[in-house]
Amino acid sequence: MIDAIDKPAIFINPSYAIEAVNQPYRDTYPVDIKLGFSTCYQVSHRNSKPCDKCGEHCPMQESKATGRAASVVHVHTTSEGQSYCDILMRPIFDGSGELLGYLEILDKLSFASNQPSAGKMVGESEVFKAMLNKINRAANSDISVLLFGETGTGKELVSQALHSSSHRAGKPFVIIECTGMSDTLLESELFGYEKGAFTGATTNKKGLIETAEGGTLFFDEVGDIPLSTQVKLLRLFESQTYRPVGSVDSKKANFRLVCATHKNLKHMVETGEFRQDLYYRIAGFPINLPSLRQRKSDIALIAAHFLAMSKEKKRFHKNALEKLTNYPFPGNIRELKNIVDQAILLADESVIYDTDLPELDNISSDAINDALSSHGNVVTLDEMERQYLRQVYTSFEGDTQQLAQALGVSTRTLYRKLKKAGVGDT
Ligand SMILES: Nc1ncnc2c1ncn2[C@@H]1O[C@H](COP(=O)(O)OP(=O)(O)OP(=O)(O)O)[C@@H](O)[C@H]1O
Repeated sequence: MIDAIDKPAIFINPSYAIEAVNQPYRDTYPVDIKLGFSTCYQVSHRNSKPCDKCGEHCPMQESKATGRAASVVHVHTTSEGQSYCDILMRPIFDGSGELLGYLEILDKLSFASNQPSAGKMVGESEVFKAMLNKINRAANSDISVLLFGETGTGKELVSQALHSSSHRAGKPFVIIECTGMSDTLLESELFGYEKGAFTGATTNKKGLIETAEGGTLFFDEVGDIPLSTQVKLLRLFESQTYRPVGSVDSKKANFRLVCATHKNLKHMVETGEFRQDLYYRIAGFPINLPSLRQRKSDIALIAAHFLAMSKEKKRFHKNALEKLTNYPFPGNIRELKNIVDQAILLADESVIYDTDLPELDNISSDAINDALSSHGNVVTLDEMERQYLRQVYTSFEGDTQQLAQALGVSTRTLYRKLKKAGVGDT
């Protein structure tokens, strides 16, 4: 039966010994597997002890305790080197309810790595691994996914991972940047138009929906879509049909929907800025992307990743990594990349010291300087307050009592302001 599974799979007894194995599993690990003797942890981890005895979570132990299936993301030593694997462990019982053993099925997560790797999502923290598990689950289905997280947390990278590990991988991946999209632009870009539909429509033009046929449509910054446009999108997502501008015939759409936002969409639903029906349509499977503050233990690894991707062969001194780890990174991974790129240029030697890092504390001045330097581009006070609150909320790590004290307002006033600005969990 195990040969009928096309992913790497084994059947293990409650003492971890492998009793059955399929060919994809044998191909994944360059180890001679002796049935009844070799254990899962020897083969996948090259360990002499089970994972739970080596500080890792063991899905078999969890399954044993709950009597139900369990899944976890581990790093395995495969024939292609270290690789993230999503493990599904399922207890198998005989007809009388006696436990026979466990079926273990693996998904190799080739879009992620625990080492510097070009084009991959890098990380090793527990929150990162939990996110990988969610991405893998969503990738295996056609459910609409909503990625939410602060700016620069990797939403676009995750959307690509969802596409490349789905059954639609061979088809197009099309990005729609929603910021600044007007009603008419959206219609013609998305739905396409027929010759003569409006002045300037001299030929038929294919829309992005048709371009994405069979693949994935990624709506970036979906929270920026105006209300008037939201109803048109709802119609498209509900019926999977649309009409090119100027055409009388409907066309059938075939795409997987992935949306991303850095805004608090639930809060926008409450304030009437985002349609509730559209929210539930796009948020079939929400995935939260943790900020760098929530995965501080990944900062050194990701910094090393960006260093490795540069041509310069430099390395960070401990004091530079310490400084980076203590910085709140309002711009998250994108900001870390900028800082590493600057530090490479600023460092005179092959070692990058804390003094080689660009100014890190001055995080609120950029927006103010932008506003002051250009009369034509003055930022509203509400917007400035929103940006400022976001930054100080970050640097106070969400401690609202201390923040209220520092700002000279009551905690109630602070909560009201945070809620209005859509900052934090308020
Ligand atoms: N886990 C990761 N490992 C390595 N690089 C990453 C990781 N996540 C994101 N990046 C890099 O960080 C940068 C920002 O990522 P991305 O554009 O996907 O973020 P985003 O959340 O879509 O940003 P925004 O909200 O501003 O659109 C990119 O250069 C991306 O390659």
